[in-house]
Amino acid sequence: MNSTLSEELSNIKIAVIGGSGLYSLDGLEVIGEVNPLTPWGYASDKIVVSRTAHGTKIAFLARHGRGHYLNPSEVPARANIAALKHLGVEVILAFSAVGSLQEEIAPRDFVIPSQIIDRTKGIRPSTFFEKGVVAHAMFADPFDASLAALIAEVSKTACPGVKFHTEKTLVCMEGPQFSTRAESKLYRSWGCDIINMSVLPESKLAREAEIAYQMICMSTDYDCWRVGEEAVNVAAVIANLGANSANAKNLLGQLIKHVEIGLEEGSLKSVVELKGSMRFSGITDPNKRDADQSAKLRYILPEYF
Ligand SMILES: CSC[C@H]1O[C@H](OP(=O)(O)O)[C@H](O)[C@@H]1O
Ligand SMILES: Nc1ncnc2[nH]cnc12
Repeated sequence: MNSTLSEELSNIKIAVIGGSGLYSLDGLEVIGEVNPLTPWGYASDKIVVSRTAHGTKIAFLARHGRGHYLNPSEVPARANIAALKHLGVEVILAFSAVGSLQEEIAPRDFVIPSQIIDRTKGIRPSTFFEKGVVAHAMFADPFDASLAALIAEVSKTACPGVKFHTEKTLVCMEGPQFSTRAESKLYRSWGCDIINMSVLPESKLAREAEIAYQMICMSTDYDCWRVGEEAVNVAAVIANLGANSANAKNLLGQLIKHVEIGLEEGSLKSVVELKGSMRFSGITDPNKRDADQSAKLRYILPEYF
């Protein structure tokens, strides 16, 4: 890699994480690919760095790898978030295929969630802060409100044919098997609106790395709560992935330039407020911090370790 290229491949402020069906971004000038070895291993796949027509640099990462070879429990979320942070990323727009738990959210609708319920099983490493360096990040509002508002606004012109739902609750299950009908009904009784297997620990780790994170959910099915209806299966999901992925690319076509302007102007309030938040979340006495763990943390938060 020559020095010009490595400069090109750093200081990238905006990242897109693609989920099921969204394995690349089209129509952008690809500048290169990076695959850094982080203290938490390698990311799901090489990170593709591109430039939009407006000159904005974008990092793209396929959550399950290009070809979808990682199941949701196997996604190396710490390496993914660490690698993006190391590239300079301040904002992540994360896409996900979700099941709908509510009648009004139809397949191919888009949902901007504001809350999460955790039904993962504790088998996914979910923090950077362990083994001698303890911190407790705030997570009451797991997504970024400024990005959510911007996405809702931009969607009106970027995807006029797509119905967008906002302020919804996303339940994250372990998988990889889909839910039982009893579980699906339970989640509805809890007030959940959509379900996936991917938002955790990705969103928690982004928060710990001080990266503003918003998931954009794309409905593919009604899970299995509807009486007398066939339960969700991969074929039903795949049937809607193509249309959803095309709509996601249309949305990004306009969204990215607005995010860049927001970052430049400092007008994305919650994105600005996130910076510095981990400074006050650490609880371990600096004199008692484990040296090896501190060295790992320097990779993502060099200001504090
Ligand atoms: C292919 S159906 C289940 C699978 O799809 C979603 O993936 P992603 O969130 O990465 O789009 C869901 O979370 C499951 O991993
Ligand atoms: N019904 C469902 N449950 C969990 N994850 C999903 N992703 C897409 N549909 C899903």
